[in-house]
Amino acid sequence: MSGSPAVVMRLVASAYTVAEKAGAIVRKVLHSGELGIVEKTGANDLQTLADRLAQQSICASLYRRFPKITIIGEEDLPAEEIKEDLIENGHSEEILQKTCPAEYSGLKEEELVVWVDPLDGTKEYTEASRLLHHPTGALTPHKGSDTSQLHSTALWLLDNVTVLIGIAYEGKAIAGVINQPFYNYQLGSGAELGRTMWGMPGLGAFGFTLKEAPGDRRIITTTRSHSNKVVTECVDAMEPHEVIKVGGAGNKIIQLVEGRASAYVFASLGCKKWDTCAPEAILTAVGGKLTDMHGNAYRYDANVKHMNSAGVLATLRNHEYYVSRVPQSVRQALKTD
Ligand SMILES: Nc1ncnc2c1ncn2[C@@H]1O[C@H](COP(=O)(O)O)[C@@H](OP(=O)(O)O)[C@H]1O
Ligand SMILES: [Mg+2]
Ligand SMILES: [Mg+2]
Ligand SMILES: [Mg+2]
Repeated sequence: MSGSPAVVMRLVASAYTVAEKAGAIVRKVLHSGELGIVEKTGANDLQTLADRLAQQSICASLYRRFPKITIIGEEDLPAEEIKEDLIENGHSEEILQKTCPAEYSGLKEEELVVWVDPLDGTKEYTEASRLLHHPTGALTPHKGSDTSQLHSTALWLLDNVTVLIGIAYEGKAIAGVINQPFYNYQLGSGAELGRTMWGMPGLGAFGFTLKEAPGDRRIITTTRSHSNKVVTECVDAMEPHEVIKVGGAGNKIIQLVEGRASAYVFASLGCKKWDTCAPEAILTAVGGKLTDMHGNAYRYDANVKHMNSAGVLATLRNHEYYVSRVPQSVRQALKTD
């Protein structure tokens, strides 16, 4: 490679390190026990101090380096001076060494739209915190006790949490970074937590080992905390061998690319563009697909509606099969934009 790296590669390289910093913020707020929970549209739509600080950190850090990009974040926050210790100036040298796919090498800052979900799986994050900071002391469990069970549940819930930074060009998700702040929780208290995955269609996906779910089983992953009758009906219509209910859109895509699930099925509105942009880029980079329940692609232009009104259907393989199983009643309830 000659000359300076492509703008989009520099942006992905920065987003990688910025997502790591956001992941560290998410861990720190959890340990403080002071979550500062705010209800947005209702009890299942929450915002915590971690969502706020992580978004401020991501947006301010990226804007400082790339002043002309458009960033759209999940949280509505007042414009205010960001504390310097929230700024991340680093980048991943490894990403800068990669060759940018030719079609993206000439993209300009002002053509890029960045979709930020500072904390995906907020519901699970708050539930985990409640368990960990429970008066019976689940933070310091004794083996075999009830608190040990609470502790395990809390850690499992935390594994649902991710930080999502997606990059779009001409309405398409062209790069994505996912940080999973509590990854490796199974290794115990001394372990270093967290990992970062990233991907770009045309270049590949990194930070995890791609695995396909068993071809002879339909394992469906769906929402844990935002279900309703239509969501359940649609999952049942897939005739699943197994259903895995977990939190977070990012986490459900991780289930797909690591071979634990064959399809992510969410026949409801609720997910937004910041939930799907980064996951879609990584999934597409390994040959998968993310669409609405009709099999139509979502667009990520700066001016699109934030809500993914026609649901989310994502697979690594056999997308058409799952589209074909969506019941007529669901198709009617969820219209493509
Ligand atoms: N009915 C709803 N209301 C608000 N947010 C919803 C929702 N259904 C899904 N979402 C959002 O979509 C993401 C994935 O949902 P789920 O975990 O239920 O699969 C979560 O993102 P956040 O945690 O970033 O808000 C969640 O809040
Ligand atoms: Mg939210
Ligand atoms: Mg989200
Ligand atoms: Mg969020």
